Amino acid sequence: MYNEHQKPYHIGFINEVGARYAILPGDPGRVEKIAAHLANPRFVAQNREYTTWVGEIEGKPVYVMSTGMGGPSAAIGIEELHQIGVDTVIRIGTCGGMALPVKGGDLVVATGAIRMEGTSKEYVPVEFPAIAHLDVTNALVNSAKELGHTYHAGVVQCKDSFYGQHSPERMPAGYELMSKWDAWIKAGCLASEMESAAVFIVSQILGMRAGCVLNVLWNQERRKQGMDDTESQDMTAAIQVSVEAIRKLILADKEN
Ligand SMILES: O=P(O)(O)O[C@H]1O[C@H](CO)[C@@H](O)[C@H]1O
Ligand SMILES: O=c1cc[nH]c(=O)[nH]1
Repeated sequence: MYNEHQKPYHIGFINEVGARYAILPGDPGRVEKIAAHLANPRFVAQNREYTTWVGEIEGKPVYVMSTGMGGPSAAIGIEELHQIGVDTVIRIGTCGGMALPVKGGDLVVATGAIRMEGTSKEYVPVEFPAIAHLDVTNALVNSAKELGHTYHAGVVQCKDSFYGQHSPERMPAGYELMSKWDAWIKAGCLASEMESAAVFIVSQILGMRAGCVLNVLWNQERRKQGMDDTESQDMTAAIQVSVEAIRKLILADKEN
């Protein structure tokens, strides 16, 4: 779908620079800050929750575009990036720790996502797993290691209700939210957020490569158990890892 200027209806820009790569924060307020880590950063477009800047890594254009909160707007963003020729994306966001070793200020590289949200189910039945692309995941993990950041790689939980995660006892459906939450923890789920399942599934179906790195804000399970809980809203480590991962992918793509 296109707007009256023949640009993708929601993201509102065409790929004048021919970029293949995009870094995708949820929050529009983080876009310019991330773009500042690229060479020659410049504003591209702003429409609804989609704020876009572009810059260069290793001389190749890379978009930084916000996707808003939740699967629906993330899926639309991925679809329209695909329409304009982007084929590799990294979601960079925040999450709440679930596994006890996952502390505020650590990074989580999501290798897969529990599809407890609605958007991805409108693409493919829930038995199909939401998995990050291996090359992107390897680039993220290697970048986190090289940069010396504490990281955990594994499965995250994706849901539609932030307050269903934090106040499930308040919800008439809380009995189901709480028993599933316990199951995810027993199965080793690392953290909870809201977009990676849609990002992975839509990318998979469109033949794109997607990965995800998250800054852990806090861990409600540590609090429940009376353990200390460090809180951190500092995105610097996640930004560095996402930029370095794109650099590695660009260099590997040049070779192939
Ligand atoms: O920091 P972002 O990328 O928005 O990610 C997380 O934060 C929001 C909730 O506060 C949800 O979008 C969740 O996925
Ligand atoms: O606890 C959290 C933190 C960030 N995002 C979420 O969805 N949950």
